[in-house]
Order: sequence, then structure tokens, then C-alpha cells
Amino acid sequence: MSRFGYFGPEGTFTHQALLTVPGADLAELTPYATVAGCLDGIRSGEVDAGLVPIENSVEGGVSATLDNLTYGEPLMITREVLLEVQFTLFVRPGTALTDVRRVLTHPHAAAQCRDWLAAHLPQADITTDGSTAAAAAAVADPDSGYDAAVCSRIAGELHGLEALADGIADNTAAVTRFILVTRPGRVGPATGADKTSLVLFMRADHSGALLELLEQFASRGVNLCRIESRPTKTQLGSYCFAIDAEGHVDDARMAEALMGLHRVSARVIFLGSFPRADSGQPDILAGTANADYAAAQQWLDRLRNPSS
Ligand SMILES: O=C(O)C(=O)Cc1ccccc1
Repeated sequence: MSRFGYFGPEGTFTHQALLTVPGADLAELTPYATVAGCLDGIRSGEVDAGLVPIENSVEGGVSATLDNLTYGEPLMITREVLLEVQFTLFVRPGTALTDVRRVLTHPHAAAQCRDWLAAHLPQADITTDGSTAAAAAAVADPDSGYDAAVCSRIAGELHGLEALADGIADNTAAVTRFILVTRPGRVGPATGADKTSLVLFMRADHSGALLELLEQFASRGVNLCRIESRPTKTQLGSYCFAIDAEGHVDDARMAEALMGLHRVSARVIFLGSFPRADSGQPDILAGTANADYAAAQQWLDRLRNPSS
């Protein structure tokens, strides 16, 4: 039986996303109170894989996840999961909206409900900590000092809370992307609709340095689906680039781009190639298919050795 960890406790959006992963229903599920705890649980072998949030269509990247994958001991992404998140304001039964003074939730939930909270609870103090489900658990305890939680319906109901307002996100179409992470190992097979995640460090800061990295993808017809700069934590103004590119390390154009990046970067962190959750097929430009690279290699081999 597999052992899956997740950013918990029970009832988080991450937990709900994990339940959509094939095999999760038969696996032993272990909640971790923090993203770092979950990733360390994978590293130590406490669990075989773990699901953590990585980005949201409204709020952007989850720095705790990105930075841990970049600066922590190596891990590999094997799958991504998309979940449309809906937020509800939950209180202890009997609490009215006018009684709500202190709200607790996850930072991304607070950010996604910022306008609603400002309009409907202008007097309330919003605290962000832990997860949305941990916030619901805290609110269920009358001694916690919190009157309301912004969380999922599942989390609120799990803790016997009462919903005061549903669908309170400022953008109701928000989607969160989660990643399933394992210890590094053999990359899964290419499916034809894959993504490769990388973190790139520039060799030196000079004009065109970022262009030099991006050119490695562009010249091989590799489309990017995400690029995010994160501080390298060495000095102000120094950044690395977290990139998701369309394709698999077994695709010739991706392999060539990776070799190019290896030549021109200070460091390339390969975080894995995995199937795209949206199954989006890449647009393969003329001359960049596996067969085109194989034909070019054969041609070169014959130039070098006509009898080959
Ligand atoms: O706190 C949770 O429930 C999580 O899983 C993290 C999160 C928070 C807000 C939106 C999506 C994921």
C-alpha cells in the first residue's frame, strides 16, 4: 500500500485535491501541518509521495513550496492536480456576522477573499496562519479567540461550524495547482501532453542573461507555461527562475534545450517531467519533432563518417 502525505489537516483543499489522485483511496494518508513538514516526510521516507499546493490562478506561486524544492534536498514532481477552490465563511453556531471580530485562514484564502472581507467585515482582524482546515478546527474551539474561518464547506462541516456566507472569493473561477512529489528516481514515460519543471540560476548578471536562458527553449520550439522569479537569498536583486515548459525530458527538443541550459547556466535544477493535468497538447513546430532531431543526428553522423 502506498503512503501519501499532504498539506493538512483533514479537510484542506490539498486533501480534497489528493482524493482525486488515482490510488489515493487505497493509500494510507498522512496530514502534515506545513508544506515543509510534508516535503521532509517524503525525504525521510515517512511517506512515499506527498501533495502540496504550488500556485493559484489569482494569487500566484506558493513560495513555501517553490523555495523548499529549490533549496531543500532534491525531490521530484510526478503529477499535477488542478482544483477549483470555493471559499465559505464559517462560524460557531449562533454567531452573527456582526459578532465576527477575528477571522483565521490560510494566506492564499485571505488574499482571494480580500475584497469580500473588506466589504462585509471591515471591522474584523484577519489572521493568516496554517491551513484553511486548521482555521476551521481553531474556530470550533470557543477559547481560540477566533470567531470565523474562511475555508471549504467540507472543513467547516467537519468541525460542526455554521456557514454564514458561501462563494466569498473575489474571483469565483480561481484554480489552484497542486503537485505530487516523490524522492528523485526514474522519470515516468512521456505521454505527449507533459510538462517539465525547472529552476534556473544565471551564471552572471549581464544584459541579455535571461534572454540567453529563454533562447534555449525558443530555438528548440519549447513553449513555456510558467516563469516566476524568486530571490536567490544571497543579496538583494539576485534571482533564480522557476520555469514550467511544455514537453518531457524524453522529447528530443526538451533534451536539447536542457543540454543548452546546462551549458549556459550556473545551475539547472530538474524538478521532473509529468503529465499535464489539462492534457493540453503541445504545438510542435516544424523541424522540432523527435523524428526531425533523429534525422539531423543521422545526417551529422554521416558527415563525420560517410560509411556509417
Ligand atoms: O489551506 C488549505 O486548505 C490548502 O490546501 C492551501 C490552499 C489555500 C487556499 C487555496 C488553495 C489551497
